Amino acid sequence: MATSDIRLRIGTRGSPLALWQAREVRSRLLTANDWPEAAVELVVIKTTGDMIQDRALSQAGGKGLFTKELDAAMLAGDIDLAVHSAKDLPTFFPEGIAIVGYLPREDVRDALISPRARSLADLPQGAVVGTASLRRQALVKRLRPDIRTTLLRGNVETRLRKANEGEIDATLLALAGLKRLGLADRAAAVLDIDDFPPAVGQGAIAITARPHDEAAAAALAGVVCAATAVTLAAERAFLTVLDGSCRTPIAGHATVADGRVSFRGLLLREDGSEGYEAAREGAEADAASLGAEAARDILARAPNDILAPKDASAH
Ligand SMILES: NCc1[nH]cc(CCC(=O)O)c1CC(=O)O
Repeated sequence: MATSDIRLRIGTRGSPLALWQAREVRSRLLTANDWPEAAVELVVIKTTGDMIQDRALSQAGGKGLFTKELDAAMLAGDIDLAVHSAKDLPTFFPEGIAIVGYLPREDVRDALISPRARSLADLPQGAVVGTASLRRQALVKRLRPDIRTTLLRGNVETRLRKANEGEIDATLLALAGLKRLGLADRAAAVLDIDDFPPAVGQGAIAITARPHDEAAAAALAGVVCAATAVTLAAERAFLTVLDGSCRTPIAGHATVADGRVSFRGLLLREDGSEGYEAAREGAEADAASLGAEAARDILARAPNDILAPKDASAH
């Protein structure tokens, strides 16, 4: 088909999970608009976050490590949409780029991956859990102060492999990513949301576009999920108000039912020794203010050095 038949170009990272997500958006766009295969094209773009493998991204400095290059391609007009894990998105975007919607959310819970334990409680005394997530590190230590954590990076497949090679006793991964990759059977256990609340945005796929791109908005009308947008409005407002450094463990989760939104957020110390929690419930239309209020409630109680750890390198 001639290139003039392409109606939308979707930018994506090249990891298997990112590609799955972008293909999912593409396939839903084709179905919703009754378009032929050639109408939507994927454009794979390498991001800074994909190239840093030797340290935690929280130490690599700067936000938007997974989005900067996709944003640049969009501003240059090389792509019309970009597909992201909502969890990896920064709180603010550059002028000219906006989140225009989300796919219906997948399971938000974390999964335990371990060749030798059926639950966190089951891990041997002093076990080593590999993770690159400060939230997972703090939550694990809150439940099991004897456990040691070590940095584990790489894409989902790499982390599964390392967990099963026995270098570490366990790791934690989002069940959503495992399900999308057809690997949900690798979960030794699915962790309870009350003990182990998810990251803001976990399980949600976000679509960004140029905010005034009418063609993109019209094409997405039959694809995006309003309920997911409500939950993300609460969760992202919570994160924005807390304005933690990227070295602050934060969990936040909203649900909607019958026009009401319930939100619960948690700020932790890195070693899990302290946690500050707030919950709010209200009308869907107030989702963002509920999340923001929960954050202000926590800020009023939490010591300052939790949000700006003393040992955090400046960036
Ligand atoms: N930071 C990497 C990342 N970003 C989104 C997911 C999983 C999929 C999702 O939450 O939608 C993952 C992997 C993981 O945390 O296990």
